[in-house]
Amino acid sequence: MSLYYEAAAILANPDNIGGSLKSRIYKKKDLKSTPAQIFALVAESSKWSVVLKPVIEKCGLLAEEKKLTPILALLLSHDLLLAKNGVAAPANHVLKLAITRHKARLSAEFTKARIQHGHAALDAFREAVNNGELDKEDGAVQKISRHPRWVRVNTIKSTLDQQLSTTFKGFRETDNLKDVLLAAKRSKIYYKDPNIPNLLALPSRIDLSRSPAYTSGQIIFQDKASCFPAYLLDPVPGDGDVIDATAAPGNKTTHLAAIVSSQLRTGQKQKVIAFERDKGRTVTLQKMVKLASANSVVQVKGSSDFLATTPGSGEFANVGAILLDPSCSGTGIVGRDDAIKMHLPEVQGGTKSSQKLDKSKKRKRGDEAGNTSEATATLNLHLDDSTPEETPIEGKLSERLAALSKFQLHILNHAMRFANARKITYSTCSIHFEENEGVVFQALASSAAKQGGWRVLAREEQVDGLKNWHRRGIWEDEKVSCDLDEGSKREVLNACIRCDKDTEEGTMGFFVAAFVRDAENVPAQLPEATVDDVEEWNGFSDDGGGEKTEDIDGAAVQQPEKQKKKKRKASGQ
Ligand SMILES: C[S@@+](CC[C@H](N)C(=O)[O-])C[C@H]1O[C@@H](n2cnc3c(N)ncnc32)[C@H](O)[C@@H]1O
Repeated sequence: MSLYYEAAAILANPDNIGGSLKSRIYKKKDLKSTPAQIFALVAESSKWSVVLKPVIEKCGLLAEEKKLTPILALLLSHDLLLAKNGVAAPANHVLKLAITRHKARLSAEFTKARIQHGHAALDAFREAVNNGELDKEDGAVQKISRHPRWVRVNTIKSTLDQQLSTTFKGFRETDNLKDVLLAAKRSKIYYKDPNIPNLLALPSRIDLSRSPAYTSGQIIFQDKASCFPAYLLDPVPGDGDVIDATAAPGNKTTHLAAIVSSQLRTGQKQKVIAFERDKGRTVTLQKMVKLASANSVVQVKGSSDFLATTPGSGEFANVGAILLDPSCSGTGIVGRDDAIKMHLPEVQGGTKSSQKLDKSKKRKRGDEAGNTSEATATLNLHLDDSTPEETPIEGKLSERLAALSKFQLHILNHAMRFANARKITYSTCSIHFEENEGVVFQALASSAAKQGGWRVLAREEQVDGLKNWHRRGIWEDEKVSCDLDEGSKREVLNACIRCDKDTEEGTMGFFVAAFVRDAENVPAQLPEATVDDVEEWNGFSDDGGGEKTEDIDGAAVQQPEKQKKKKRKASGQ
């Protein structure tokens, strides 16, 4: 099969295989062309499709060449008009013959299009297309993007200045995030985040996934909000070791590692112990730690349940700080704005590009893709996969929230029992009070917090970048009981940090709060898990609650509550 047939078959996706374009290409066995070749052809043709679609339609290519489907016509026209080496097929190949027959008309229409777009030379036209400037003209569909591409410079491997003078050389700095949100989606502009050090915002569709900085782990794609927990935890060498209790895919682990590494002096030792219960996600975590060159600081405890640890054990005697970012409803997660559109040509005055694609060798026109929008004849292509920080959990919302918040409180209480811990951050990518402030208030009222001397880290005590962040906790009546007076309640809410999705701040929906205890409040003896605390959480049940137990809390879920209580007593938790 030629490059073009292979690329067209992947795009048509007749078997409706999920995942990004890249993963579909790289997972496909028995390809004759290299995945890189196919990916480049599709990505480039998509970028140009806004220009090529009308060019192809004006030439009547599809009406005359029955062998060409809209996708084939687009891919071939792209290579004929724009690829350095032209169409990659032998001179007598049926596809090459079909497209070269129309070379003169296609070239003439293409030149007209270039001039209409106001470019005297092909290089300038190329630059405009690469910057996504034509998408903006395309029916004025360009809305303000709400989600920039957030890029954290991994300071273990690079510095912000190094990145600005290499990866982002030629990019223009703006001091207004709005300029990035309004910019053409691939234009070269960046904004240095004022809250989180070493964080940049770029236009949402900037393609950095093949840049050396990304592939070598010098930069990491991480939403701004997701950078809050490690920064708020603010681990310093005097804190001792840091636990990341629920770590995969490892964005916050590698961020913690970067902060820890930046402060360590020769001879000092401080490690980040990263727990991840899920086997598959452990592999991702290990890869991410390795790519970020964080191995010397991070110890991965893969396929390990944080809840199964014994907080008083000698192994954790040096743990002074814990980052807890447990499973949640994922309701703050936002879809990325980085899908690229492939505009497909239509047969002029004839069939729409929505007939069936014949799976046999004889190609008919067609519904070349399950994800073709008929009205606009476009394919939406998500170029890249990245492992999501959270897998949204399905089921009835109120039941999910009840089960999740019990689990979250339980795991937070567990963290509070670590003998020498002095700082904890608790975060979720949920927008719901129940999983956020609700858990914080219940945790403060728990015996683990009371006996352990835990309190919230007040806003004035927070690191500068977050002290200045204006979105704070919210209160929802009748969701949890609170015996605090109004002033104390306000203080707790003011200590809670929120990010809202779909705002001009460009973040996902997120929540984080920090708990601290002062040295004099650390009890000499470990507080035991009391019946009250244990009864807060009964595990997730398969019956009726609708929770997918394996998604949330694996093995512990199936234990009868009595058994669990006994087990915890025995392990001193
Ligand atoms: C929200 S994700 C963490 C995202 C991660 N902090 C990041 O920023 O890349 C929660 C993770 O916790 C894991 N997890 C849930 N319960 C756990 C437990 N009891 N012990 C260890 N890991 C757990 C889940 O498998 C999931 O990978």
